[in-house]
Amino acid sequence: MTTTADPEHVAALADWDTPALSNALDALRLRPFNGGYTDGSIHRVTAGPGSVMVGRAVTARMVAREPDDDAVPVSRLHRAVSELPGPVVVVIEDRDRPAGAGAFLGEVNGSLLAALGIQGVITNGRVRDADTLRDLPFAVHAAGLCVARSYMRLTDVGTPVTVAGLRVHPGDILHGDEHGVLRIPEEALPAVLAKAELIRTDEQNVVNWSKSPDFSVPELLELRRVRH
Ligand SMILES: O=C([O-])CC(=O)C(=O)O
Ligand SMILES: [Mg+2]
Repeated sequence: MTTTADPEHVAALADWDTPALSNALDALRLRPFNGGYTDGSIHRVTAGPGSVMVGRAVTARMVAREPDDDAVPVSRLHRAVSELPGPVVVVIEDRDRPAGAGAFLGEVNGSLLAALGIQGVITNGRVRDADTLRDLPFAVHAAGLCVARSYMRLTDVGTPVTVAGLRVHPGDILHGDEHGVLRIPEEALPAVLAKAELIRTDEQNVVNWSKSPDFSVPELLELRRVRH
């Protein structure tokens, strides 16, 4: 697990939304434009206390659809969370196809993870006990809600996982908001913060011009490409 980024730079990501940071990563050419973020198959179910979630990934995999004796104790997840310094986002890959037969996250597991101080849970599976989750102090991104626990158990903790098209390794920096979840490559910090600032200035110049008396259609049509 590489964790070279300065914790203050990681914390500063919370000042930005995911589209701004995605634009900044594109501008830095640190990843392909079409990867490194969750696809539309999951959404933010509860926001937690802030509008933005930032933390390093603790990963686990689960199944629920059929019974088997492949469970690992949930204490392994709790240990991994408690051993990672700084804010943590728990990422749970539901390996069932289709996923979502049973929930890992509900009132009980959520309360225990809240006690460990996590910032969020991301899963391609489903969650339950919605009323309680809304009151917990972390964000939840999931495919939606479900009724049952089914045969739910964790099968691995600490492996690379894929959730909603996003590949996540333990320790990866994750940033999420109402748009989805974005992985911030370690080497993007602190440059991504400065780049986001520059892009915001450029974008605001265009937006302000569009609303100003200086705006003109001929000038707009002259622009070969709106830079943003
Ligand atoms: O039964 C489970 O493990 C999931 C759940 O509803 C809870 O954590 O409360
Ligand atoms: Mg429950």
